[in-house]
Amino acid sequence: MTIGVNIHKTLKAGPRTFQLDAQFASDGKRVVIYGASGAGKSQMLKAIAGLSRPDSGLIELDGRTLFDSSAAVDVPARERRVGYLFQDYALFPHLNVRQNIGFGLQRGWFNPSSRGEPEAVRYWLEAFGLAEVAHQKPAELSGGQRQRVALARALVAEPSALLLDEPFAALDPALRVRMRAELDALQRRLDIPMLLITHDPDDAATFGGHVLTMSEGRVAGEDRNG
Ligand SMILES: Nc1ncnc2c1ncn2[C@@H]1O[C@H](COP(=O)(O)OP(=O)(O)OP(=O)(O)O)[C@@H](O)[C@H]1O
Repeated sequence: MTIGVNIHKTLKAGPRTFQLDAQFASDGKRVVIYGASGAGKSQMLKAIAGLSRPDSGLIELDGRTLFDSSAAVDVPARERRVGYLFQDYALFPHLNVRQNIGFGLQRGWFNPSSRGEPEAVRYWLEAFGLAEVAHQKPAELSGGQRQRVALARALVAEPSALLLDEPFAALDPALRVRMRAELDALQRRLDIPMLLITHDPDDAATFGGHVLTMSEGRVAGEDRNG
């Protein structure tokens, strides 16, 4: 993955102003953006995904310009071909596992049928060991299963990169260790570039790759460890 980001956005909430001035470039397969809560990591990730619009700047991914304010380019989120794993996984509570994964195919805003399973959905159910719970709803799953469903939903559309917002924050410590290892293995197996944001130094240490440090809306440092 080659990614280049240079974006600016002013966020106002009442008397408070937050200034995002994020600039970095990477050609890593594993990029970790590490920083304290409130540093601006989620805002930057949302801008890359197309879920939030910078005031100005440039975002390039694998030679494609996703956003360029000077040329009025703003590729819609669904055309950016990036998967996004939300901090709380954002699964649909009324849909079962199979339907939640099927939703990632995004063939319009519809309720995926519980019958007639697309091949890609079957593949990810098997790959993540979810076939047995395919009929269960998110509230009836363990934390690790919920995370796997969210990962499957992000991967089913065959994105060219996966963006992960604090993927382990919702897990208890033991499960966190296991799911870190799972994500590590998944990245090696699929060879899909991943950009992960976290405030947990252990995530940065174990997931490795190109680690960028973010502070007060800016990328303040970087380290390559693998
Ligand atoms: N819609 C908004 N309007 C105004 N300010 C906002 C808005 N969303 C976020 N902010 C502010 O922008 C700053 C950066 O928020 P962001 O969610 O990017 O932080 P973060 O580094 O991802 O933190 P965390 O690790 O807690 O998720 C925070 O100070 C936050 O209060």
